[in-house]
Amino acid sequence: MERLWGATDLEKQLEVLESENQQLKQELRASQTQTTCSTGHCPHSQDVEALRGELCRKDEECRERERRLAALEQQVQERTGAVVQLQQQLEEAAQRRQELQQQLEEASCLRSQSEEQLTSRLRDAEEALSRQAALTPQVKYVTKTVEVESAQCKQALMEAQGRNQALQEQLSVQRQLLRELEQQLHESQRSSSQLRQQLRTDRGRLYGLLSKAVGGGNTEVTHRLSKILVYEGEMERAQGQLEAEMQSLEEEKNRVIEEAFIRAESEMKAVHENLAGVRMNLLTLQPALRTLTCDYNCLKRQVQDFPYMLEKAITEAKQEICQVIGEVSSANQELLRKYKREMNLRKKCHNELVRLKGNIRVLCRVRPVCAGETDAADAKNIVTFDPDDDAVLYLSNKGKLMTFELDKVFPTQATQGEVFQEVQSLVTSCIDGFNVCIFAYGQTGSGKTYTMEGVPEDRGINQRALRLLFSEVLEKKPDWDYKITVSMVEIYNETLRNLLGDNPNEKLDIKMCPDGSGQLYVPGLTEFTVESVEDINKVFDLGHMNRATACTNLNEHSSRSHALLIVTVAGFNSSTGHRTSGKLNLVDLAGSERIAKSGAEGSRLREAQCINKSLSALGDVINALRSKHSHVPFRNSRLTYLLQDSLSGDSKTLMMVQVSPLESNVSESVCSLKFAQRVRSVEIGPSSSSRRQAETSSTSSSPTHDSVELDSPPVTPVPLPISRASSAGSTLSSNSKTPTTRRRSHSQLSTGEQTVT
Ligand SMILES: Nc1ncnc2c1ncn2[C@@H]1O[C@H](COP(=O)(O)OP(=O)(O)OP(=O)(O)O)[C@@H](O)[C@H]1O
Repeated sequence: MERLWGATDLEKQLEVLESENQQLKQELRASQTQTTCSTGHCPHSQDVEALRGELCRKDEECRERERRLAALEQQVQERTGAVVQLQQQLEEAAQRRQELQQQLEEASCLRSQSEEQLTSRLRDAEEALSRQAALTPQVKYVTKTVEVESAQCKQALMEAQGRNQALQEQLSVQRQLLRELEQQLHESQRSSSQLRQQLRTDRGRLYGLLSKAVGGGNTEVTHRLSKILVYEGEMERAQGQLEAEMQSLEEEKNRVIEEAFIRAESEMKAVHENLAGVRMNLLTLQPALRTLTCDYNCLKRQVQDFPYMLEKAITEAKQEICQVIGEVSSANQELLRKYKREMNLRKKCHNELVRLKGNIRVLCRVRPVCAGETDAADAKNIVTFDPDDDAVLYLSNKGKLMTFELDKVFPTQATQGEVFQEVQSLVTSCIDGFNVCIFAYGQTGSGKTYTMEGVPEDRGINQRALRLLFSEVLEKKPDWDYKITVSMVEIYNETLRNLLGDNPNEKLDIKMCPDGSGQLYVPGLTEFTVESVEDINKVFDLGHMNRATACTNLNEHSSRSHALLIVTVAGFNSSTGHRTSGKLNLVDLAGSERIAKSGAEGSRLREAQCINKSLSALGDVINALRSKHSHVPFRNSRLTYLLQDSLSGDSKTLMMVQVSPLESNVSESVCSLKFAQRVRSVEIGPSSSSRRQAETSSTSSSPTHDSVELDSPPVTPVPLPISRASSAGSTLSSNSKTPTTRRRSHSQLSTGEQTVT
């Protein structure tokens, strides 16, 4: 701008000079006119005329030069404008360069970003691909992503190349423009130097003229010419300054252009390097991309083939499974058939075993002499055993030795376990769906409760039977599902009481099932499902507690009542669909002593009558069953009525006859044993055992039996409860108090904590 202002000052000076020149010319014309008028007859008029002519020419030349100068000025102005334009273009070029630089930076930034993205995507894609090798369902998605991303990368590269191309084109246009400007500048410089040359020549001529004028003595002209020379000198100086300015501008321009060119070149170089880097990256990426594409195609093929292969594999697997299922199912059917056959066989065998042992089995257990009894006068032991035959018992009665043959005789030292061993086959029958009755029969204090319930430290049949049921049920568990329920009932004075109910005083009744099945049931009878020994103990505790709350003296009361533990075992075989239902009746009968001996009166007499009635009814029922009477008098007592379905049909019965070894109890022992022998000869059910019948007939002719007949006590003609019933009130042992006392002590032991309540 300073240079521009400088140019404007020169123009002003030029204008001033021109106006002064114009003034001088007017003054010259005026002086010429004066000279013409005043010097009409001057001797130097010819010289003056010549000078005038010369002056006119000079004026003309001067004007011509002025015109040239004006043209030069015009040219200078034009050049100045061109320089300004050049400067503007330079500025624009610098601006564009900046823009280009920015664009380049952006492009390089974009490139680096895209490179980073590409690298990270490539890494991700590689990881995804490696994962895809294991995870087939995602392969398609990842390969798709890789495809899309590689296309995006390509596109970004293309865009960067396009931008680079455009920048190069712009740069070449700028270069072309610069070349043209340079050319114009050179031309203007050439014309300017020509003009300068011409000016110098003119000046020389002018100096010549001036010296001539000085020589001629024309001071005015000399003065004016010298002025013109001064002006010209000034003009020349101004022009020199202008040229110097232009030169410096030119140099500046060249320098700027050079710098811009160098910068552009270095930037171009950087861009080229970047491009080369990008190309290199692309080149390095291409193999990876090819590998990826190859992997992708491979995976794609695998994925495409996968459904078909899967379907094929599934079909094959299905076929194999169907085949295996078919084989397994046929094998299973075969096994099931065999299993059913084996089960039936086992059941039949077991039943046969039980049947061979006898559907009614009579065992005898002799209790030991208790500690308190050894000192008594009549504490003599009258029972002896056959060491070679465990089915024989000898009883010394008034000097005579009576022999009793039963199914088995347990001596005094027999343990609870040994007793139960003889019983457990019946428990198993119950699981198979048979009804079983186990009775403990005998006079008061003979050990019935001990055998059935036992003592806490040595449990009796009741608890052992339930434990065995649990273990058996557990063994059969995979196929069979069993439900074991228990009820406890007491029959006292022909009244049925629910021992597990909320109200133990409530009397129960026995009724016919309304479904017409002919089955009996006890409405309101409480049943508990038991699954463990703890459950049994809880149920027994509750039963004992309820039994104790209903009476004033539990020991006496329990001696005069029948206690029944009814266990129902219902089974279901899920594989065969079989159902079984068996009932195990564990009965602790009331004392069987004869009323005649006790001499009881009042309520005691009624108790004894009720006991005898029910025991006689039991004898009558067994007798009727043995004799295969069309009518079996089950309804004659609550006991037989309640046990009707467990005594008839294919049921099993076990009578455990308890005997006291004491001499004082000998007559009751004889009665009990005779009753047992009669019961033993009875057969229950349709599948009558020939062996049993044969045994019965052989018993009647056997010497042992003869000995029984021979050794029968003279006082008691028929040892069945029926006969005892008929002779009720005639005899009841006066020493019945002794066993009662013993029973009390045992009950206290057996019931333990329950009796406390
Ligand atoms: N086998 C035995 N071993 C040891 N003690 C026994 C045996 N049998 C019975 N006793 C004992 O004899 C006594 C009387 O037995 P238990 O009370 O069982 O007789 P019971 O026949 O049930 O009498 P009740 O008719 O009065 O109920 C008890 O003290 C009992 O412990």
